[in-house]
Formats: sequence, structure tokens, C-alpha cells
Amino acid sequence: MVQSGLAVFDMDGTLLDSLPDIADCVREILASHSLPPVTDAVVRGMIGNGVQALVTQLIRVTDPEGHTGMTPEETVTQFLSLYTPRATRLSRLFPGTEGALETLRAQGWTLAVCTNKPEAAARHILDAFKLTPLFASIGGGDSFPVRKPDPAHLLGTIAQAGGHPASTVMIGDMMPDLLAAKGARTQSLFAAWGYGDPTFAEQASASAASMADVPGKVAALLA
Ligand SMILES: O=C(O)COP(=O)(O)O
Ligand SMILES: [Mg+2]
Repeated sequence: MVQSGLAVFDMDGTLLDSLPDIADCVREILASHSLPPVTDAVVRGMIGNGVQALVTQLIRVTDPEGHTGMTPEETVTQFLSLYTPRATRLSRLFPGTEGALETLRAQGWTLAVCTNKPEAAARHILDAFKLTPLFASIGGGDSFPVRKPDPAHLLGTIAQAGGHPASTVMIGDMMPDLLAAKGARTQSLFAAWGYGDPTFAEQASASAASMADVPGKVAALLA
């Protein structure tokens, strides 16, 4: 009998390789302020803490002296209006994602998403990939008063899915995912295929090299 519980997935860098669309929107914002473009590699390290954090880092890196007058508030609005409608133009699920989710469901796991992305954008993306029906709850970065790394974001997502922290594994690629899991007292699985530094694995209960590894790894964590 396979041990099963609740598997909570982060989105960007875990389910979805969202970097190409996010980086394109970032470059469009920079061009609108006559600033030079940044590479995908620069943007990669800015993803995972929510859109406010991405914008704050972007302004710090590209316009540290404030010559353009771009403000975090206006830039968040600009980013969301550019990104939300085209979030799946270039972005793709990581290899093996659909198969891993189907295997988990067949083994009796309940699935959820806990992302710092705004809930509307997250739902738009899951709908586009026809994944929405697989998830018992979708906790976005604006669904609760706080977001990862605050454990209340993960705990709220778990409660909405009808789960319990003791039988939950949080799967994610960045420190906010692993810190939220620690705070919520769930198991955690580091998504080594994502955008995080490999050393983040030290902060997780276990590490997976690819989506295909996830069903076996989460089962082992709850055994
Ligand atoms: O940084 C974001 O906006 C989203 O990141 P997450 O899906 O990895 O939580
Ligand atoms: Mg992530």
C-alpha cells in the first residue's frame, strides 16, 4: 500500500518553466523606460518571491539611481497587465509534469498549488494547460493576507484542500517554499530542476532531480 497524503506544488520553477514569458515582459518594461535589456539569466534569480519582489529587484539592478522615475507600484501594475494575458505564450510545463501529477492522483494523493504568483495569473495558466481539475486548492500570492515564506500561506492552502500538515509534502525550487514548509511543519522536497541554487537542497527534507522522481520521493517522505 503506497502511503499518500497532500502534495503541494509551487508553480514557477517547479510545475512551470515560466522564465521566457516573464523575461520578455521585463524587457518590454525596460524598453518602455529606454533602459537596456537584461538576459533571461538575470531574471531567473528574481522569480519565486512574488511580483512585488521581482519588480523591486529589477529597479535596483537596472535603475539604481532612479533616473527613469519608475516606481514599484506602477511597475507591478505594468508587469501584471503585460504578463497575465500572455503567461503561456512561451512558458511550458517542465518535462514529466503531467505524468507525475497523474501518477500521484492514481496513488490517492490530493494535489494543491501554493504560488507567490497572483491567483488570477496562476488559474489562467493552469486552465491553459488543462490542469485545474487536478488541484483541490490553488493558493496564490494574493489569496491570503501573507505569502510564502510565511507559513500561513501554505497552511491556508492545506486547509482549503482538506489536508493536514503532518501528511503534506511541499514541493518547490526556492527558499520561500522550503521556509514555508519548515514553518508549517510539513515535509519538503527541493525541485532541483527549477530556478533555485543547488545548495537550497540542504534546507529541504529531500531533493528530486526531475518531475518523474516526485511520486517516489514524496511517498518515501510520508512512509
Ligand atoms: O515569484 C513569483 O511571482 C511566483 O513564484 P512561485 O510560483 O515560484 O511562488
Ligand atoms: Mg518557484
